[in-house]
Amino acid sequence: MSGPSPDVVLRAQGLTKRFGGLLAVQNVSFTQYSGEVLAVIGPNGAGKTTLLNLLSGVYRPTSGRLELLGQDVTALSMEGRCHLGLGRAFQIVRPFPEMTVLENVTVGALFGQAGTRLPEARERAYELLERTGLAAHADKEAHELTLLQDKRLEVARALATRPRVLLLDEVMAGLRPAEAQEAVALVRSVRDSGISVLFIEHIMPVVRDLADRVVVMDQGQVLAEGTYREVTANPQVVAAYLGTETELQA
Ligand SMILES: Nc1ncnc2c1ncn2[C@@H]1O[C@H](COP(=O)(O)OP(=O)(O)OP(=O)(O)O)[C@@H](O)[C@H]1O
Repeated sequence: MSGPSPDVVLRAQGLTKRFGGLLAVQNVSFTQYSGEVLAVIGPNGAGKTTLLNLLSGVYRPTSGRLELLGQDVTALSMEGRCHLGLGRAFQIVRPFPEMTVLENVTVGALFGQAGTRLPEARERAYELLERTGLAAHADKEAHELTLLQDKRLEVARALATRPRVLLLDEVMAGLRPAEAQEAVALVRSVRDSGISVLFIEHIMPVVRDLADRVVVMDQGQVLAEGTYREVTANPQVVAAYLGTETELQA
């Protein structure tokens, strides 16, 4: 018997989620290795968000199994997965608008690790604001931030929980190209700090620039997997995107 490889951070085996008669995610298997940036792409309705919800524990799968850092977490709650090292931007959906930026990230630091004291959480939160370029806005209320700053805050809050794997759900959506480049640099710096990143993204240049490997979903299933070049040259992938507004060859 061989044990789980320490280099695997996430292993999905046959994950399936049924909503009534609809198989939103069907028999999805993939492996993410430590330090890897993995993109999940696919046309609208392919099942990407449902998959992310299965990974983070918002949904239990109808069938299948999920391992996080070598442990079977299929039946584990969102909080349990968070404490094991899974972070998700947008997990708390939106920042608390009336709290300051610093307070929002402090909540993340308190939430991520049981027993964290407030001064320690606040110190960690401030470090993360520096790292995400938000230190100058620490005392602003969250609703005063621009969209890009808001995305940075989402990432800072997720990082505050000390994840080893970070899930990002279309964090570039709505950003102007120059802002998206800044967000790409932020994700790279997260990766460089040793955190494995799994992200859903529609903007293909971002996928090309960030992803080590790409999983393509269509109609709930994995259609292809490989490097950006490999999957965008795959005729099945091209066919799945035909008639959609996404420009595949970025
Ligand atoms: N809670 C739900 N109840 C019923 N059906 C759902 C639910 N969530 C998603 N679906 C359906 O499951 C399918 C996959 O949806 P999902 O949102 O996961 O796709 P997606 O790839 O994230 O799409 P998009 O790129 O448009 O966000 C769709 O047909 C959707 O209508």
